Amino acid sequence: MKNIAVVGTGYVGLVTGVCLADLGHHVICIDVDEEKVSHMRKGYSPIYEPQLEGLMKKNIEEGRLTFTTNHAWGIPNMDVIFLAVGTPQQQDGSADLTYVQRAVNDIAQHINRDVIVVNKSTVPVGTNESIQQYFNQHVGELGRVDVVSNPEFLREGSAVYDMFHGDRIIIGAENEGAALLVEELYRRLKLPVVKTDIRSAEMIKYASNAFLATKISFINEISSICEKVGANIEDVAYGMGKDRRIGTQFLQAGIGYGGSCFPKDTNALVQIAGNVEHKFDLLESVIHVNNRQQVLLVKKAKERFGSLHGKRVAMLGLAFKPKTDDIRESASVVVANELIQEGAYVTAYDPIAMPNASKVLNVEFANSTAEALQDADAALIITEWDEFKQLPLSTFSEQMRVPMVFDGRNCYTLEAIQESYLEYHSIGRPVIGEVDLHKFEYTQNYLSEHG
Ligand SMILES: NC(=O)C1=CN([C@@H]2O[C@H](COP(=O)(O)OP(=O)(O)OC[C@H]3O[C@@H](n4cnc5c(N)ncnc54)[C@H](O)[C@@H]3O)[C@@H](O)[C@H]2O)C=CC1
Ligand SMILES: O=C(O)[C@H]1O[C@H](OP(=O)(O)OP(=O)(O)OC[C@H]2O[C@@H](n3ccc(=O)[nH]c3=O)[C@H](O)[C@@H]2O)[C@H](O)[C@@H](O)[C@@H]1O
Repeated sequence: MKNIAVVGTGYVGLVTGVCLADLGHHVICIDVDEEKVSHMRKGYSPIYEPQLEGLMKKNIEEGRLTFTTNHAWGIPNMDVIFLAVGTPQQQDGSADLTYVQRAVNDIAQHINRDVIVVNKSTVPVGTNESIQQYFNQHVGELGRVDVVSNPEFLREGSAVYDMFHGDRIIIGAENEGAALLVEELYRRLKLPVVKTDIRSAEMIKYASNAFLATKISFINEISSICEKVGANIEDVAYGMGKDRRIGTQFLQAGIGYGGSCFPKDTNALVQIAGNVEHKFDLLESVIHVNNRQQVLLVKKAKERFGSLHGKRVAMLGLAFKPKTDDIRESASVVVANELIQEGAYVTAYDPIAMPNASKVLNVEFANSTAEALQDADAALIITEWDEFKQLPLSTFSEQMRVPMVFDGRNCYTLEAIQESYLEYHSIGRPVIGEVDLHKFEYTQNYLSEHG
């Protein structure tokens, strides 16, 4: 069993640290955020992630997992140091390596023996070689550092499951001994290991995310055509996915991909390609299609009502996908801002993402789905939470002024909708149950004139 430090305790760092501790290693998680660290020391997870807190508490109690803000305490005498800091997007789309550079500098200052530095952050091709050079120049006689690229493929919302049941572990290394040692760390997971050179490992990460994003934009394009030719995207995706060469996953048409990774990593790969004078036309289109898809519901609502000025709109779901409170690059942010610009009054509800959303969205927040729907002229479904999928459809017709639903996640079967009193617009499927808007306008005018 090894002594391991994890530098950067966000999604990836925390889940990696907890997983490695659970595999029996001794893990010190280091983060510069003092509040976060004091929270984690008590066994509380700073992120909403199924199973994570239980595993954290267990490994803290069993003495294999500790947290610190102090690199000088956490780095010396380690066998392996994992690097898992953020690589956000810069204005021009490229990856911002500021956090990586700072963390590498922090690590270099405290190394006192031979050590393997394993980078889990998603970084442009060539970055890990630069990190290796930095260590070679700055660590000196105190120890030899071998940098290994070990990109991460976990998904938010199922991060713990993915860590233990991933499809593969990618290990990119120049030094075969270092690659073997990293493989050994994960041995008890019994997952397939792909060993390669550092540059290929870095590229595998970007190419994987870009390919998944491409699948999503592709199916979203097909869904738009389905709407026009009268086909049903659910059946089309199912039929396509049955071909094992295509596969069923990531063919869920919807409001576009969001989150902290697909948007930034697709943009970064366009930049990486551009830097070697390759114009990545396909990926640029994927990004363009996704931007268009994120505003599709607002466009449909606007077309249906003529104008959204003064309309009360309920937004159901703010997280970029269910089972997370993360709203980074979520379609909800784009949708809310578009609605406000159109002059609509927006009330939003999300089972867990409202605290994060309230920091960036200037909308009203409701305490429940029913409260958000009250007297609404339209409901826009942004995230496919089970809570919305299991909602009796009568809730919409009972609470809303106009029972008009624009579902960006195809939460309901058309059969169920046919039995309801809703006008229902979804993605890549026919519109069901058109209501007479004049009737509702008349009632509203009558009520406002007669109290
Ligand atoms: N979020 C995800 O689901 C996945 C993220 N990735 C990649 O992993 C990397 C990390 O992503 P997240 O975990 O989402 O990042 P994050 O932004 O949630 O967390 C990064 C953490 O690093 C800490 N930090 C920054 N500089 C530090 C330093 N010098 N020393 C110690 N701590 C420091 C920050 O305080 C923060 O807590 C990124 O490159 C991302 O693209 C890869 C796969 C999945
Ligand atoms: O590099 C990363 O950070 C991670 O990015 C994604 O994980 P994540 O962003 O957590 O979530 P996904 O489940 O991939 O969903 C991303 C977005 O695509 C959307 N999506 C996904 C699948 C689908 O069929 N349709 C669709 O619209 C989701 O709603 C969500 O907005 C990848 O799936 C992970 O393998 C990767 O490690």
